[in-house]
Amino acid sequence: MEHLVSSWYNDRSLPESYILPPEDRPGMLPLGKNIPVVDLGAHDQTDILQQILEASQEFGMFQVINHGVPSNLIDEAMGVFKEFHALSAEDKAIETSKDPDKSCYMYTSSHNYATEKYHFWRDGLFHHCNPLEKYIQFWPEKPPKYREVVATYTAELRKVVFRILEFIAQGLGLNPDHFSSELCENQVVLVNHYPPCPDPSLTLGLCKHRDPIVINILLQSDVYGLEVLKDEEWIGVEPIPYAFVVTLGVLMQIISNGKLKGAVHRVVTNSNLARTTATFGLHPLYETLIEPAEALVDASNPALWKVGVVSKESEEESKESFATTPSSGGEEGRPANMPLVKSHSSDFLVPVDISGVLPLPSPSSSHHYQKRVIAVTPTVPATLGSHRSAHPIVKAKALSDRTDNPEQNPTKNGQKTHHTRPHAPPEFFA
Ligand SMILES: O=C(O)CCC(=O)C(=O)O
Ligand SMILES: [Fe+2]
Repeated sequence: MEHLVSSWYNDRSLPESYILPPEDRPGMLPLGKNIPVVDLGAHDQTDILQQILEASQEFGMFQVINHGVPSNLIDEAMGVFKEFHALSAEDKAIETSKDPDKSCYMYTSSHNYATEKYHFWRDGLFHHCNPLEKYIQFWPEKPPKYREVVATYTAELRKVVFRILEFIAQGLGLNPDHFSSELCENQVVLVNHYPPCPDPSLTLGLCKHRDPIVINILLQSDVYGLEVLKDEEWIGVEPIPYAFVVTLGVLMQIISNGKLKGAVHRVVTNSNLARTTATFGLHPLYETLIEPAEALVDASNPALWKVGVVSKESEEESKESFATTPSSGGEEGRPANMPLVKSHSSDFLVPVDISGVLPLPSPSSSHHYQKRVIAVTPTVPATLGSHRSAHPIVKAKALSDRTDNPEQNPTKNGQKTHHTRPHAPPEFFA
């Protein structure tokens, strides 16, 4: 594990490696702007649905209040998250190295600490949570209540997030249980910790990015830090006690065929307060192929993208390949800064234009947030947003071995699952 910020930041000026180029530093924000707050306890369900839909279209992000998660449970969860990050570096290392398959681990800045050009002012504790019986044995046992509290907390969050997903599905005109599928079965907790920072004007806690998942439920502490980009302007997300921030990820943008937005966001640091936050993120099982929902595609609304999601193995590999790509070169036609994403069982390389879809690369350093999506092929020119594009060459696996066999592709509630593209050309892969 690299050196966690929390183990050395005290009494030091900001190291050079954390100082961002002027254009990437946080600047002044417009006053008086905020993101929508949806009252999930309100009577009028149609109104709730409408508010969620509008916020998802405009911001890709909103806060929810009266969501039903008891406030004492939220306090307890935040308590154990903070206690964990207050442990010694040795204890943190021991508590996060119980699973040889690394379903629980810690890192600092991004996954590419060793090779990124700039670092970010955050430590992260990551672990899987679904199915609980499989993963809880690898969670930290310090603080002693961590497992019990986080198991209860994530069970409650699951109810909230699937309720929100039902609203979203209905709002899109899909079956209410559209997301109660392998699209959201991979469920992970990421506990971020941003220690007080010697100079918040020069660095960031997290770079500008979109989450590489379907949806994220964030518990932010009472310390300000999160900002979302709307119409080329950063808007601060004010902490509201016991509220959750719901962030739509890039995969929701794709599933909704561009109707909803994956929020572009970043985290700023604070000079005298530490900030601890926890995300509960939902994304597809490994190797699930996802694409715009069938019901949202027709002659006048063609599918905007085809997408593959990496396997666990290639996720591991991609950490390295992202790290080495800028200097290694090698593949023809690949610009020096083009990230390379590898798939473990592939025979050929396909360059794909993912502009408009993938989580944004960090302005100057890692491609950490791209690690789960290996291939996105716009079928019509991408229309979403003006941001830096990345053009990975994807070592791809042909889909020719996929079939429509119902045993291989079980249906759920009579619905087709999302991982079959039997007739897809080889560029569309997982
Ligand atoms: O800590 C926060 O406020 C946001 C964290 C975040 O964006 C992430 O973990 O992807
Ligand atoms: Fe994020």
